[in-house]
Amino acid sequence: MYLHKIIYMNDLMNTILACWIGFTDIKASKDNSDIGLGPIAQAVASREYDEICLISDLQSGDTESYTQWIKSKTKSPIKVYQEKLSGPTVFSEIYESAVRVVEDIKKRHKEDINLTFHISPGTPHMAAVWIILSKTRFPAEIIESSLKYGVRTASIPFDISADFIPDLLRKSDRNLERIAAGFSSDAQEFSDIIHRSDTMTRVVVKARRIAPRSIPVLIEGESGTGKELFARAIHKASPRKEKPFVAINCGAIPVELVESEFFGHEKGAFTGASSSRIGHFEAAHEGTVFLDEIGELPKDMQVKLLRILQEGEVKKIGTTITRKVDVRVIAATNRNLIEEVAAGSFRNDLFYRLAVAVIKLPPLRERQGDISLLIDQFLSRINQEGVNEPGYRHKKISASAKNIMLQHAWPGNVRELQNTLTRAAVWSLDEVLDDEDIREALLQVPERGHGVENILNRSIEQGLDLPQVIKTVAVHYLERGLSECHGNKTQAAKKLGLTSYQTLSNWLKKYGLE
Ligand SMILES: Nc1ncnc2c1ncn2[C@@H]1O[C@H](COP(=O)(O)OP(=O)(O)OP(=O)(O)O)[C@@H](O)[C@H]1O
Repeated sequence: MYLHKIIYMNDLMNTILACWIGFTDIKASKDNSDIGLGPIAQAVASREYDEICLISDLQSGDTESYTQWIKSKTKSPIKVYQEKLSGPTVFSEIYESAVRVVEDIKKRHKEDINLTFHISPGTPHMAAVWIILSKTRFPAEIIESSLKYGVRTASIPFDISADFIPDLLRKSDRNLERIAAGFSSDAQEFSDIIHRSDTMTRVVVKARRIAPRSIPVLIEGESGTGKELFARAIHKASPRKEKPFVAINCGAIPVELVESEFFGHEKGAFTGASSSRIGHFEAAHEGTVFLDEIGELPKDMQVKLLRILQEGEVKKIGTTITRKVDVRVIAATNRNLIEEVAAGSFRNDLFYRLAVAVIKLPPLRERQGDISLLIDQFLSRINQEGVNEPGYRHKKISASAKNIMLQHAWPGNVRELQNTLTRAAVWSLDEVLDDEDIREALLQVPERGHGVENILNRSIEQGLDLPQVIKTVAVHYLERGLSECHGNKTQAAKKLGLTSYQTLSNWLKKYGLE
């Protein structure tokens, strides 16, 4: 009963067709060629409308002659809207014109209308605007026409207002909340962190939120994902920003020196301690200590670190006096620290002290959209730095070279990307970095198969550069080791038969890979 009533009401409403006049329509009206009637005439010949509203950005002569011609194809009244667009693909103007026309139609018909938008005449931009309007402000039937299929209602199986707008609103609500709370994701301190992906935006917002609070932070992420960059940004966005930021790479300090580096020593405290010195924790008083590669910290040092975190005191080697220090600790690791805890190699209690706030940095291959932006920004930095060099040629990158970079897996993450671009820019003599430049910069060593096989068969008659040969092999396996272990240096060291993380680091440094 109710359904009947609705159908009845709809039948009473005027059905209005709105469309742009396109070039195919004009052409069809001028010569009766094989293009048929053109999309508009095709529609009005096969369906009845109470009014046909033609929008035209063509010359008024064309509009008038077309209007006369179409009148011969239909009995429906025709209303023409002559609109001025600076181009048929200018979305903003197309949108404004279309809205103006539809509002006028609604006003004239006192809202009692069924709207139909025809998307075949005009540019794809005009069609896109019709679709958006039909799914949002002005619900309408969308029709399309072609010589092959005739006039059809287009199926547009999504609902912008139901599917996307609530999401958009939620997003902007969150943005508002953030701004209100002073947590803007693009706050100045974080502006060095180049990103575009949603994943990274979320991480930046999170980091921004915990920055002002003096709680310990654990940053997890593969090598080169920006852990130190984040640690510095967090420090800069904290009330400690005027105080020191001291970065310590726990994996790079020889085990026997860790305690002295951390806490300092008195003169003569051990062999070689020719003068007294303060440790990093004291140097960072009221500031931040960044403990990189925390997973490499020897077990006995883990206990001592825990004590600092619990009691806020340090004791120099060779003295019994303790000193109060106020430091915020930001730790970083490229290992899965919780697994190390389970395996017993990292202290449970220290883990929970450090992991008060945990920031997980995704690897570059999981950051949709970031690689392209990083390439553009790093290239512009390279160009800015080169500007003062005599004879420097401003570098661009070709589309296909960029594509190679977009396809690469980047086991060394942002650092590897940055280094690759820098290498390519340094070696390329041309203005445009092409495929070859990028491939060469990516592949530092001969591919497996040729070079490495031949390396043992080279003639030494003319002389051989043995250090270079060794370097080639070393670089090849170091890169492979890191790549296969996703940047985890401890695992890579094991795979490559090197005794420790630190030994691997030394090799990487020696061969210019770090
Ligand atoms: N999102 C980013 N925007 C701009 N530069 C970045 C970004 N991420 C990393 N970098 C740059 O990449 C390099 C490596 O970053 P960083 O040292 O912070 O990584 P990491 O995760 O601490 O590496 P590792 O684990 O090897 O110590 C730095 O030069 C840093 O400035």
